[in-house]
Amino acid sequence: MSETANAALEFRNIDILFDRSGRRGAIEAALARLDAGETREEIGRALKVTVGVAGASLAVARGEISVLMGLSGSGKSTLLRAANRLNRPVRGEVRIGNGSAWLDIARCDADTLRELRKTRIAMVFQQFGLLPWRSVRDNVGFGLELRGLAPSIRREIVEEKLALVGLSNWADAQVHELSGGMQQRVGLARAFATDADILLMDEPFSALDPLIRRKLQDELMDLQKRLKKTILFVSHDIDEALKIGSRITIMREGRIIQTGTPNDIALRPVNDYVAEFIRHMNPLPTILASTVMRRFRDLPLRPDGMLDGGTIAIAPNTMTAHVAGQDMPLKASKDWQHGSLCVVSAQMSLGEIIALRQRSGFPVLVEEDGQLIGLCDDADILQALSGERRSGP
Ligand SMILES: Nc1ncnc2c1ncn2[C@@H]1O[C@H](COP(=O)(O)OP(=O)(O)OP(=O)(O)O)[C@@H](O)[C@H]1O
Repeated sequence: MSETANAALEFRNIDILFDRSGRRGAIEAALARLDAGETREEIGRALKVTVGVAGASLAVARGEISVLMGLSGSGKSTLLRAANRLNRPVRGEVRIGNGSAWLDIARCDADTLRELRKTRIAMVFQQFGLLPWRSVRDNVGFGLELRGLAPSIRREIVEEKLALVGLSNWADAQVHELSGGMQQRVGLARAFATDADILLMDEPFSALDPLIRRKLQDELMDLQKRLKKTILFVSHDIDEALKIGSRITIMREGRIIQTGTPNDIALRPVNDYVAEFIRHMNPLPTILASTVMRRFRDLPLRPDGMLDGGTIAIAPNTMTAHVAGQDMPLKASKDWQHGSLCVVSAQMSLGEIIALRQRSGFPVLVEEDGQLIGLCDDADILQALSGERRSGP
C-alpha cells in the first residue's frame, strides 16, 4: 500500500504566506520569488511577506502520532493550523478522507468546514484554551453544547471522557482550581468528547513542569493505544518527539527537511541540521536492540564451535550459552531473575536493555521471528550511548 493510501490527513505542496505589506499582488509576487528559489529572508525583505510554510508535503497515517519538530519560527504551528484552516494555504491541498472520497480542507465551503471542525478535527492548545469561569464538566462539554446535543446525552459523554483522563472527581470544580497538568487533561477530555478522529495538538505539554509533562506524555500514549486517533502533534523538544511520535517531521524555515520513524531520524539524519538535533537527544527510549546489538553472524567462532561474544559464548542451535563459568539455557522471555539470561525482542529500547543488563548481571540476547540474532553487552551499550551506532540489517 502506498504511504498516502493509508493517510487520514495529507498535506500536498502547501505554501502558507502572510502579507505584512497590504499591497495588492504581494502574495503572487512572493510565490513567483519562492518558485525562483529565493529564501524566506529575501522574500520577507523585498516584499514584506512572511513565508510561514513552503512546499510542504506530509501524509499522516490513520492512527499514528505524527510529530512536527523544529526550532521556533520553523513553521510547525502554521502547518498544523492548516489542518483545520485556521491558516489557509495560498497553494496546495489539505486532504482529509471522507468516506471513500477526499475533501480539500483548504478549499471546501464554509458549511463543510464548520462541520469538519465540529465532528472530525479537534485541537488541543499549549495554554489549554479553557473557559476559566466554567466548571470542568462544562468545559469538556463545550463542543457538544455547540453542536446542540441534549443535556442528558452531553452528560453521559462528558462523564465517560472525564473518567478516561482520570478527572471524574473534579467534574464540578472550576478550572482555575486545577493544576496545569490537570487543566491540560481537561483540554484532552474536551478534544476526545467531540469524537473527532483527528487531533491537532500544538505543544500541549510545554507549559508543564518536566515531571508532569512526562506523565501526560505517558498517559497520551496509553490513551492512544485504546483510542487510535490520528494525531498531529507540534513539539520543539526532540526527546518528546522521539518518545511519542510514530513518525517525526523536522522543519526548518518553513520547509520540511526530513520525515521518518524515530529510529530513522536518529540513525539516518539526512543532513547536519537534523544530526544536530539528534546530538541533543536522550537515546534511551529511541534506540532499539536491533541497532545496539552485535549480530551473531559477525561473531568469531571458537575452536569448540561456539560463537565468541567476549564475556559469553553461545551455541544457538542447542539454545545454550556459556557464561561466568557455567552453561545456561537461553529462555525467550523478557522476564528477568537475577542469574538468568534474558532474550528480548529486536524492538526493545536501549533503556529497557540497560535495565535488564543491570538486573540479570549478564549480556542481553536478542531474537527476531523466533531466531536468536545477537547480543548486547556492556561495550555494545556504551557504544550506543556514545552515539556510535551500528545501523542497517
Ligand atoms: N498569523 C500570522 N501572521 C503573520 N506571520 C505569521 C502568522 N503566523 C505565523 N507567522 C510567521 O510564520 C513563521 C512560522 O511561524 P510558526 O508559529 O508556524 O513557527 P513555529 O515553528 O510553530 O514556532 P514556535 O515554536 O515559536 O511556535 C514565523 O516567522 C511567524 O512569525
